[in-house]
Amino acid sequence: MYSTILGHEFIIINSEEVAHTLLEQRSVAYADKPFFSIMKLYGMDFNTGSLPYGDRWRQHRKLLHVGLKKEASREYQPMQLQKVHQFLQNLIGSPTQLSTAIVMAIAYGYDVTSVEDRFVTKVEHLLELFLQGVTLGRAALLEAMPFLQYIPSWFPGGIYDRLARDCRSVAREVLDDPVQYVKEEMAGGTTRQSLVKKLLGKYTDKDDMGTSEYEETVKEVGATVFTGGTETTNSVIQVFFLAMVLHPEVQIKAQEELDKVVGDGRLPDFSDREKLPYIEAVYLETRRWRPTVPIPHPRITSTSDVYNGYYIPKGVIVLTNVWAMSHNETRFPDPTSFKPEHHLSPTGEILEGTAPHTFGFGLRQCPGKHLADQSIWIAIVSVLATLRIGKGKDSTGCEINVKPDFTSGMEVHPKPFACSIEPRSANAERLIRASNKRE
Ligand code: HEM
Repeated sequence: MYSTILGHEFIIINSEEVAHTLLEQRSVAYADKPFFSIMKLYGMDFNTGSLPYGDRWRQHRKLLHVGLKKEASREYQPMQLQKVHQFLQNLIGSPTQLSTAIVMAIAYGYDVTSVEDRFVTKVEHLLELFLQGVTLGRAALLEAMPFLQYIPSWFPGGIYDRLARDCRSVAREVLDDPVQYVKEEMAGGTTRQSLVKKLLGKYTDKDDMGTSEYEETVKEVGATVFTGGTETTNSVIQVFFLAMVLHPEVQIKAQEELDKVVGDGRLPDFSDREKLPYIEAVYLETRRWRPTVPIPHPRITSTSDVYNGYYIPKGVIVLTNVWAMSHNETRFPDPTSFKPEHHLSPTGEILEGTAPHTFGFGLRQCPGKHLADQSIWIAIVSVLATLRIGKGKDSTGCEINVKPDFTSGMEVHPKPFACSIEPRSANAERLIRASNKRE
């Protein structure tokens, strides 16, 4: 689909076939990102996802690959299992964010122990300032009138200056502080393994760059993992809870599969994955039903191209409509319904090729996909094994019906909904508590 909005040319890719041809087979021409000066102004241009295609982006991806490639991600499985067990324990008490705990452990070897954590609250503050200052309207205005950024804070309209200055200073702390923590731990000889430790230590590619440039890149990569890997994963887990409230029959079927395969003497782990096709289908359907990033960050063509007789000029903005692909009626009949059967053969095996493209395409596709896949799967299977998720109740004891509702924007979350979470059985509760004592 082609369109022009406010003088910019856009193409929107709604089909997987077109996305494969353009974004994967002709990947280099479609790997660039449009430059938004507001990102730099707010100090948020450190994020890999916003970098233009070029050397700096390549360096980021190379460093991310060290910690996030498939084999490296497998090494995190014991830690992910441990964090999920802590998460289960907390769900019986009060929920904390599993995804934050996992990415902080991976990026910095750091244990998040409370919702008041100093690094986590700093990132929350950064995102708050950024969202406060950067609306779509302001971004467009600034692209059209770049001089606005130079209006001082005391002058009417100088809000850009004030908010941007605060945001830049918090972004600096988000980049520096956790890396400083790793350095201090390394100096004390007590640090645990982490991506930043690996990169600051014996990783040899640092010889390609000057020391301070290299160290700045490591900081950017660490902060990208921290900021890019939490809300996305967290949102998918929230979608799973919502689907379980709405579909008790799916929950029962998944728990029957677990009882048959794993039994009630232990908690499931990664070695069970192959033997649990129905739960795999629940996981795939959770990602398909409500994609967390329905339209990823735009790309921009770096050369002109021709597709099926259509001319695509250089400099066109390219949007990938993952939502449309996940809701393609031919592939997924009745696409708005949550049905694990979308991914299963009539005899209950996982169908090839039904995994939704929620991690994007081509050179800019998500480097955290293996990690996220593991985090979400182990969270889903562990919750199903131990907890019963149901409708919440009001003060008179009546069940509260849930009408699914979602936030809008780049990353989509379910809006808060009432639900009840309780241990499936006394035995399940005992297993959760025992796992936490062991670990
Ligand atoms: C369910 C979880 C996640 C989802 C749905 C998700 C989705 C995406 C999507 C759609 C993109 C853009 C792809 C494109 O343009 O084609 C992306 C990029 C990215 N993701 Fe993820 N992501 C998730 C988790 C993570 C995690 C855990 C990390 C890091 C540990 C991560 C790091 C990144 C980075 C660095 C990029 C930018 C890549 C680039 O521009 O080269 N993501 N992600």
